[in-house]
Amino acid sequence: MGSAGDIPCLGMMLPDAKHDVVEDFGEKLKVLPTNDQIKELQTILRDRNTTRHDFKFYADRLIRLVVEESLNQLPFSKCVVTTPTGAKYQGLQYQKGNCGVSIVRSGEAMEQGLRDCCRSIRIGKILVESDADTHEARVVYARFPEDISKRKVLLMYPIMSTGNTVIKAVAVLKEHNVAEENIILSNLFCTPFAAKSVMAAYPQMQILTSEVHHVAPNHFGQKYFGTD
Ligand SMILES: O=P(O)(O)OC[C@H]1O[C@H](OP(=O)(O)OP(=O)(O)O)[C@H](O)[C@@H]1O
Repeated sequence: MGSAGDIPCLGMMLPDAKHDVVEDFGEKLKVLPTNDQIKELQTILRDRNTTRHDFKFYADRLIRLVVEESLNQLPFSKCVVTTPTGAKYQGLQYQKGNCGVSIVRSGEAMEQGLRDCCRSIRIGKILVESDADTHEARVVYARFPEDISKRKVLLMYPIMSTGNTVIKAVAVLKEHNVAEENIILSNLFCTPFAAKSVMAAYPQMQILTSEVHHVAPNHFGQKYFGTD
């Protein structure tokens, strides 16, 4: 947990506080219910003074929370189990037929969080490169489970700034016959612009994020992996 030393960082964000108002984007965009613990994780990840060591640790904590809630968007079916005393318990079981897809590079940071919950889940990858000047995205690499069109897909990418990277990645999934409504986008930080763009492009896709805010922490990949 953080210390009182974090408080000045929050103060630095106050001039932008009027932008913190969360718009209602409808039922296709779910924001993780916020609490002090989640806000602290977001604060640490946005703080320029956070060390790389701490950044990875706290990012992994926030990733786990988002992944857990994303899994909650996948289908479950009713089941009955017998307890050690012989009693019957009406429960739920996770349905098979899902897979993860991470968008390289930052999306790979979310793979371990998914594996911690679903040990042997198949995970595909897409590499989308953005042009530094035009921000136009192009696909460099894509590998998926061969029956991906029959699966629900948990698409993982932590930052949506313009939304272009995610829009391009979803286009590739659709080219592989994945239905838009079978995609759950698992994200940490999303700008209102990206939310609108992605939802306009793919109105049937479910999006889960921890925060919608006009400032995108674009340092995420660089700081998490320690590379330029
Ligand atoms: O929504 P978009 O405008 O497409 O942007 C998504 C992210 O991609 C870029 O980072 P980078 O190129 O470093 O991505 P990476 O960390 O995945 O390599 C950008 O700085 C954002 O953090």
